[in-house]
Amino acid sequence: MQKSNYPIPVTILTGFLGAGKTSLLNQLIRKNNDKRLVVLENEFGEVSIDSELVYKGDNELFEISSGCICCSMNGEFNEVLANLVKEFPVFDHLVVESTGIADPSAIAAAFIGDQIIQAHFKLDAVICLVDAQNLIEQMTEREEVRKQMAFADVIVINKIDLVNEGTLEKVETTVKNVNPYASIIKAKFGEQETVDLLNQDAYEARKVEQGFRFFPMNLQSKHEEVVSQAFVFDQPLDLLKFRHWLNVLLVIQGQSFYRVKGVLNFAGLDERHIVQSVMKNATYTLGSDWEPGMVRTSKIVFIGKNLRRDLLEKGLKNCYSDFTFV
Ligand SMILES: Nc1nc2c(ncn2[C@@H]2O[C@H](COP(=O)(O)OP(=O)(O)OP(=O)(O)O)[C@@H](O)[C@H]2O)c(=O)[nH]1
Repeated sequence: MQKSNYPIPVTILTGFLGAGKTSLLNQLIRKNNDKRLVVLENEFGEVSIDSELVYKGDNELFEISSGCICCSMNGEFNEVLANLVKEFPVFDHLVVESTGIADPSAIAAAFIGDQIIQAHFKLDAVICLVDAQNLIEQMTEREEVRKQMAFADVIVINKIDLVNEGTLEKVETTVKNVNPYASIIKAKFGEQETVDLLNQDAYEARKVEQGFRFFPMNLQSKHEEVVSQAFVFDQPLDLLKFRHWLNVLLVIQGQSFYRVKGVLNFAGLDERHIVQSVMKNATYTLGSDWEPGMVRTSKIVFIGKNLRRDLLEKGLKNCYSDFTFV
């Protein structure tokens, strides 16, 4: 029997209520009619209507209609994924449309943390839709709007037909302040021609490494709550000390860290190491070799809530390979 090419890429669509997720999904389904897509719909509320609004094409449409994925993550979502692979042995891409108030990191974590799931699925990107007309107001009222943006790899500013240029600029600046590392795209009814949204490879070591070439030096965003703290340094890190430090940090304060991404130089190792975390799980992959004679500069960014720069800096310094307590 024919089988899917594992791991199947997964796109998580997030964004506050009414931002345009279903509209974007319809566009994705239309544009990718050569692909066998499976769409997992997740709804908030008793009555399920979203699946009726989605244009189905020839694709398979599933729905998790009882409540919110991130509120029922204790194994159920993993079961749904396992059943999916059993029932639909052949498909090319999985799109998970999450409820407007879901925490996307909880959904992403299912694809990062579980080895069996990872054998079948690989996260391609988290795409966050924002409503150009209502974003600024929604951000002041709803904490999850900021978190959804902070966690995303791609942020689609939707409903650009409803705002003037000045407002659009303000929205773009706001989005960049919350997440300077995401690609930003503008759309109308989810429609845009700029990028292939289902082919982002945002979690691939190679892509993370490329993104870090344009890394701003020691950046810290000045947002009251959601902050990104970036560090650039040339001192090699001790692999064991760093892994231990990050693990402890994520276990104790995992809720505050939305995302960690880094390209690191570990003492005595010739390859770049790519570290990424989603919630409490950190993964390490090998990047390209350091070029001979080149200064090996490590770059790492922490995105999260109320992150203390001084403590992160101290923690990192304690992981330098030549560090000794005095
Ligand atoms: N003017 C305008 N309206 C839009 C645009 N995108 C979506 N809409 C409308 O906004 C409403 C919400 O769009 P949806 O695509 O259902 O948004 P959603 O994020 O799936 O909404 P929820 O399921 O409530 O979370 C619908 O009436 C859409 O027709 C846009 O770019 N411009």
